[in-house]
Amino acid sequence: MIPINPEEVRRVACIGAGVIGGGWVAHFLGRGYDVTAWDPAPGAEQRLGRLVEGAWPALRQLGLAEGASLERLTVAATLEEAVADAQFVQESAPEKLELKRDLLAELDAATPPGVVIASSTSGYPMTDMQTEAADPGRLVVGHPFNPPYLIPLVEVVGGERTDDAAVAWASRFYEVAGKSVITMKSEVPGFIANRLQEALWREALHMVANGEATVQEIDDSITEGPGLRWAFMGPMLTFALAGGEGGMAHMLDHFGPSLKSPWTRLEAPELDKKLYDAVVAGCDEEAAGRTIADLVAERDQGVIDVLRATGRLPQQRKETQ
Ligand SMILES: NC(=O)C1=CN([C@@H]2O[C@H](COP(=O)(O)OP(=O)(O)OC[C@H]3O[C@@H](n4cnc5c(N)ncnc54)[C@H](O)[C@@H]3O)[C@@H](O)[C@H]2O)C=CC1
Ligand SMILES: C[N+](C)(C)CC(=O)CC(=O)[O-]
Repeated sequence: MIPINPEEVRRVACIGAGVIGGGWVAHFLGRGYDVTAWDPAPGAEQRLGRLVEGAWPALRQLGLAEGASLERLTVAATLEEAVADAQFVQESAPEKLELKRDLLAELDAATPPGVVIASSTSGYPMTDMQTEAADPGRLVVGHPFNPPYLIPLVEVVGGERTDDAAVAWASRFYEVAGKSVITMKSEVPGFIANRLQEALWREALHMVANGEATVQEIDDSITEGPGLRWAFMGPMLTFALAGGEGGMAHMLDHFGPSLKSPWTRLEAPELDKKLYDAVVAGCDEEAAGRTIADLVAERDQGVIDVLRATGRLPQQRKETQ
């Protein structure tokens, strides 16, 4: 039995406070929640402080919820303390299956009964992660996109032993917390968006490995090309327009046969040292002296501009409802 309605949640625990956990902390603070974070790494509290303060100007532009404040963040000394009063738990620890299994079991043991616990995993099925927990029914995947305080999407899915009620509760909670939710019916490998991104990324790495394109060319090909369309119209509808007045049916009749070759030749590239070094060096070259903090600020402003231009800032959504 889940002890609280999604609309009534005030206190959230974020476990693991790196890139994604810290981003979740910023998001929940911006939406006016009390947040307790825990991360075992030395210096994690200072790093989290820098991340959240860095995100705050972007959150201001999005529009802070009433009462939202950095003061609502508490950093706990232990995992048990972090979740003791939690009404929802978001786990964002490193992507290692054994670690997730043990951590989710620990969280399950320490969190008040029935409270839903979500994992940010970017690919493990919950069925594989919930094996050690005494109450696996409350464990769900809530897969965010970086940074969680700006990119609306969360993919929600349960495992074989997750209660349907927990999946429905988590989906509703994320919506109340300002996210855009896709609730998946089954444990699709890679979820939906990452499966698509992985296909693109696999081809990008092939092209770098084969010397067919530079890192800069790959990025420009998306930001100057299809990426402009994808911010507001997905790959299905944009390709329907490729069929002119005949729409998707004509597109498939026209281009389907010629796509058979690219669809069937794709295999994973070998991520060897040469490719690793080429990708890292290519990113450094493309950054052209901009630090990670510069790039984060540039990305955040870019996402806000796109959300504003497409009428998807929270205050714009309210005005059109
Ligand atoms: N980086 C990304 O773009 C995305 C990552 N994710 C997922 O989010 C999760 C976290 O990834 P990142 O934030 O990128 O990693 P990260 O390495 O930036 O952060 C992980 C944090 O977990 C902490 N940690 C280590 N052991 C822990 C434990 N036993 N319990 C709690 N915390 C522990 C580390 O000290 C670190 O601060 C992963 O499951 C990843 O797949 C999901 C979407 C996007
Ligand atoms: C790189 N990644 C697979 C961890 C990315 C994600 O999971 C989602 C995102 O932010 O693109």
